[in-house]
Amino acid sequence: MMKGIQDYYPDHFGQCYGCGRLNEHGYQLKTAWDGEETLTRFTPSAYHTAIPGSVYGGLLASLIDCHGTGSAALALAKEKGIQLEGFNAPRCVTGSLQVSYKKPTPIDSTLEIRGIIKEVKGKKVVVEIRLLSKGEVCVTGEVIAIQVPDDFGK
Ligand SMILES: CCCCCCCCCCCC(=O)SCCNC(=O)CCNC(=O)[C@H](O)C(C)(C)COP(=O)(O)OP(=O)(O)OC[C@H]1O[C@@H](n2cnc3c(N)ncnc32)[C@H](O)[C@@H]1OP(=O)(O)O
Repeated sequence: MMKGIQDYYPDHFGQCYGCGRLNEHGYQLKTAWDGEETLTRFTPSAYHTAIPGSVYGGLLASLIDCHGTGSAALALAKEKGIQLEGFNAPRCVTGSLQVSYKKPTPIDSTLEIRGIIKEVKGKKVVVEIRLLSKGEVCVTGEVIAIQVPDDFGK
């Protein structure tokens, strides 16, 4: 599996249901750069169904949520020139999450969640997100992520 920004969060940040590397019941998302965009992949299971053949919208929102905060952390690391090693990643939480469902999301394919960094201003990062299934954009969204201090959540 590819390495993501989440692999550089310390243990107390590793329990997140969406992206915590230490949460055995969670999605364990990995968010990484793919050129100028950020990318996360997720393969839904049959039990993630909403309407037959389509992925449950709440799951899709949470994928956008965690991909957004991961993307924001990557953007802050880049902006500050931080070389990722050990557990030194900047960490962000969700301030706001906006989701727009454009068409039903086919469940029988690996999903791609792609982020574009729209703004970095101090500790605030705005990320525009597209979620694709079978190469088609099914959901779009925007996450405003806010950097938190290293001891946040301890
Ligand atoms: C170990 C832990 C687990 C962490 C788990 C691992 C990480 C993955 C996270 C996964 C995603 C989640 O589910 S996170 C969980 C859901 N989210 C939360 O519980 C967050 C709860 N909210 C908070 O703790 C706080 O409100 C913060 C940290 C978001 C912001 O507080 P703050 O740091 O005092 O922010 P503040 O200085 O006032 O504002 C800085 C800039 O951000 C903007 N801003 C502030 N809040 C918001 C907001 N809600 N929506 C839009 N924008 C906002 C302000 O306008 C300002 O912009 P400007 O004037 O400079 O332009």
